[in-house]
Amino acid sequence: MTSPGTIFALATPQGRSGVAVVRLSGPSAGAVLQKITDGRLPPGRKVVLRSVRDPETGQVLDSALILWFPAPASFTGEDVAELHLHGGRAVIAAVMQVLSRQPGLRLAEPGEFTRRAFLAGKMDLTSVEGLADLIDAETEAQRRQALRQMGGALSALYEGWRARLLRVLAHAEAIIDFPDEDLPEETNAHLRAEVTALLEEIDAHLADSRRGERLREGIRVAIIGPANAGKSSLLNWLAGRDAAIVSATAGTTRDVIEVHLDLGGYPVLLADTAGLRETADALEEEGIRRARRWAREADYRILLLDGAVYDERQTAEFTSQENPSLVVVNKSDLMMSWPTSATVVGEALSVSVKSGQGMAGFLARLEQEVARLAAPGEAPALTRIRHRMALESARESLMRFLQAPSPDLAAEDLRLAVREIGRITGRVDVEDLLDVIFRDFCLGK
Ligand SMILES: Nc1nc2c(ncn2[C@@H]2O[C@H](COP(=O)(O)OP(=O)(O)OP(=O)(O)O)[C@@H](O)[C@H]2O)c(=O)[nH]1
Ligand SMILES: [K+]
Ligand SMILES: [Mg+2]
Repeated sequence: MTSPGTIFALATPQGRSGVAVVRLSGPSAGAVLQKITDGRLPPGRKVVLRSVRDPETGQVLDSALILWFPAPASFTGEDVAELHLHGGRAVIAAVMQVLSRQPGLRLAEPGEFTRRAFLAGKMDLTSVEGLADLIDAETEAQRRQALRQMGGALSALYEGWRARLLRVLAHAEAIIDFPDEDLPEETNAHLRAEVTALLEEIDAHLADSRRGERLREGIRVAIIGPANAGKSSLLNWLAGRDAAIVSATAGTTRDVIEVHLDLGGYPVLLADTAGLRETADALEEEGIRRARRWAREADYRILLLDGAVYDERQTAEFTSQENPSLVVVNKSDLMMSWPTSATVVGEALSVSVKSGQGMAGFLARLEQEVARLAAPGEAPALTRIRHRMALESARESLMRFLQAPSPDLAAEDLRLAVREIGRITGRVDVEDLLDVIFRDFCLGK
């Protein structure tokens, strides 16, 4: 829960910068703005230059650009003021000091401005989540997906489904309320057809192989393979830095080493893992267990084999056990000839991390695969587990509706489905969700 009142926060990062923006929102924003400037309220939505003062001493703290957004046409729907200050630490500190001394004014909690925008009906929950994702976006594809969601693409989809269900519900209730009216039999069939069509759409949306979630969270790519194949060397090459220790000793890597990459605009979480081999060393064994667990949950597995000690039987074993997405044979610089054996999965690539041979082709292939796993389709993608869970539960209610033994129970199942979908956009009681959703927001947003 958040309390009312007027809040303020630094909207730009802490520390030195060219410009720093301090934002105020709430009923006292105008009065405080007047008090710390020259007593006049600036015209709405026009930039003005003013001295910002300490009202107690009259001392000028900075010369700032001021923006005044009278309610309700503001981000939060409340009176909002923005001070664009010079971004020096002392300037920011002095202005924040003065603001914190103003009665009725308090520092905003993380996400509180956006929370107020939501409560004022300026944004629905999926747009709020899109905004959070946009601020967190680190790659092109993430930025595009977030902007689309913030703009209401998901909201429109879910609200559309909810509106259709509400119409079905109204008909279903009419059947209960007027049982003697002899409503045409086709009404019932029509309702069932509409629900069946909706179920198909929901299923298609759910069956997107976690595309949107992957794009938000990063596509998980594991490098697995026998000891000394060059897995750590490959990770370092992709990361462009020495993130993992490389050595000629087999069994060097024990822990899973994760690095974040931007591959062709897509976010990737790449993991280097312990070499898979029989070992008597308990620590190494634990490392191998972790490697297998990480790889099992990964979206994509690169099986890296050692071309210097290439062995058909071992290769066949690895490919059948580790379920690789791509087989790469490393150290082509040491290989007499490219193994033509059928045990190498048809599309295996031959590379040398050391000499660079084949690496450009490998990178292009990896970028292609990552894009295939997360590229947005025509329809807006489901981006959060929260949406998935609500839709799955709505889906169950709709399946029950189709089987319902009485009109009363059928209507109740529809009501449940409407409610679950309403929770995604925040149309119905979501008080319990808000703290979780706004928890990860930055301060000042
Ligand atoms: N000749 C040659 N040597 C390579 C190549 N790639 C890696 N190496 C060498 O192979 C050895 C093992 O490399 P690592 O990257 O540590 O191999 P790893 O698979 O991570 O090894 P573990 O963590 O012990 O399983 C090192 O001496 C590397 O310099 C390559 O393409 N050609
Ligand atoms: K090694
Ligand atoms: Mg290693």
